[in-house]
Amino acid sequence: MEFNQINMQTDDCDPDRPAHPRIFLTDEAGKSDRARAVDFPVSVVLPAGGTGERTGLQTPKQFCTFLGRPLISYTVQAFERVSWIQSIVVVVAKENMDLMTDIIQRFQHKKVRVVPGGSTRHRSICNGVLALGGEGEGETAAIDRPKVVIIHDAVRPFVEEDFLYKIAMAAKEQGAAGAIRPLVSTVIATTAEGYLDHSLERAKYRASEMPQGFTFDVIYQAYQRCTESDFEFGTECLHLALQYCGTNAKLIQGPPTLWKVTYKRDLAAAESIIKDTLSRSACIVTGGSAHAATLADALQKAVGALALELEVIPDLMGENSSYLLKEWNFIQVSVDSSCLSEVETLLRDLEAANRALLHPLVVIWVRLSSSDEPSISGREVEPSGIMELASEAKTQNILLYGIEIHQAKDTEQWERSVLKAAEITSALIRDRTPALVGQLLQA
Ligand SMILES: Nc1ccn([C@@H]2O[C@H](COP(=O)(O)OP(=O)(O)OP(=O)(O)O)[C@@H](O)[C@H]2O)c(=O)n1
Ligand SMILES: O=C(CO)[C@H](O)[C@H](O)COP(=O)(O)O
Repeated sequence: MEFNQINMQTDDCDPDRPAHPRIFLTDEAGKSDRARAVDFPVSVVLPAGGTGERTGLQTPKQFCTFLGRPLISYTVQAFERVSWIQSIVVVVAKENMDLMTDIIQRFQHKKVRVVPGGSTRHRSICNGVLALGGEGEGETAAIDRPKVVIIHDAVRPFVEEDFLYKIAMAAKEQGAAGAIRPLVSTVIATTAEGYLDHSLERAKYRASEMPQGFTFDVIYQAYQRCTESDFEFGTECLHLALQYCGTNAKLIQGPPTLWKVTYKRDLAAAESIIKDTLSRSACIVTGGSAHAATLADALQKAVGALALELEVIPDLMGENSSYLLKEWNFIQVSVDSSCLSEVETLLRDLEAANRALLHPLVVIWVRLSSSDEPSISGREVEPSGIMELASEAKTQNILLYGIEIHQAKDTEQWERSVLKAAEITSALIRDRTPALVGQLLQA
């Protein structure tokens, strides 16, 4: 089921592509202070019933895994964290119902219901809309019908709350709303013989993307009235709203990260975005020692040039415990070789906070050793110590690495060591190399 590891780079050079779409942890649900809340009921249909033929892979793309987690779970989470979204219907092929139920349990998704899909995208979406309408579930279910339904392809994982807000508000006002993007290529019509018939004036046209929003009544009626041919060959929900309900959709330009994972290279791009997002920040824990704090400051300065945000804290007590809920990686700085116990405490705190449920978390133990005194007070760290701790942490989805910096009297040599440690830190957080887990690397 794991999507083969890929080394391809994303080839999207679009200048308005945000460098880092946000992937939130469940604990951050509803806490985004820039987000506004809608004051009417909104539910979501995520069609995920396709086979992903164009990827050329056996596994449907929505179930391909990134850092141990299926793509569909990232998309679900992008909606689940939005406090004003009341429920999510995921539509999957009958044979994948159990798999989807397992994913929901494993990643503790809370607002999600699974319903069986159909043979085409429209049929799957229609099943999702009917489920939201409480079809076959009696009158009480009908009362719970949402005002607005957002439809979003399960294979567009990077949708953000502020854009969902715009779509939901416009859908409530206009009856229908959808995301658009400028066309990348010119669209041409061909003759039956394969010659150019005519070309469209590119500036007049837009690519229709997702999410799209509809009042429940509009999308429900559209699916009640549309034809078998629409169900079989149609690709556009906004078109159904126009044709069968006379509703002209409001079109809103969305960010380029709304793109749909369609080909194998899109899976590589998605993985790269996910990794970038999870590699932006780390928290250095010093254990309160002044010596460790000095080393932490030096590391912070050196890392500054490496596009990694670092914050130094003495421990994770009191207010600092909020770092356990953020998307931070952790660096434990120790100046005493006996301090593997500090890492053990950190790991226990992270496990107790269920911090690595959705993403593997990187913890780096940076240990200062004196070159004059190879074993401080005779208590040298056994390599097997960190290795054992790392294998235990791995079972909790935490990747533990070690870096040893040698204390040097010569300033230049010391600065070189700190810079090296900073570079290793940044690379470990970015690449999460499995083969280096439990190793004590030398800086
Ligand atoms: N019978 C179908 C077909 C598609 N979809 C969903 O619609 C979304 C967008 O469709 P597309 O990218 O075409 O997905 P696939 O049909 O899986 O891809 P392909 O056309 O390459 O087979 C996907 O989340 C897909 O799972 C669906 O729910 N039910
Ligand atoms: O962007 C869309 C407009 O509604 C749909 O996602 C798209 O049309 C469906 O994708 P595909 O044609 O690849 O099945």
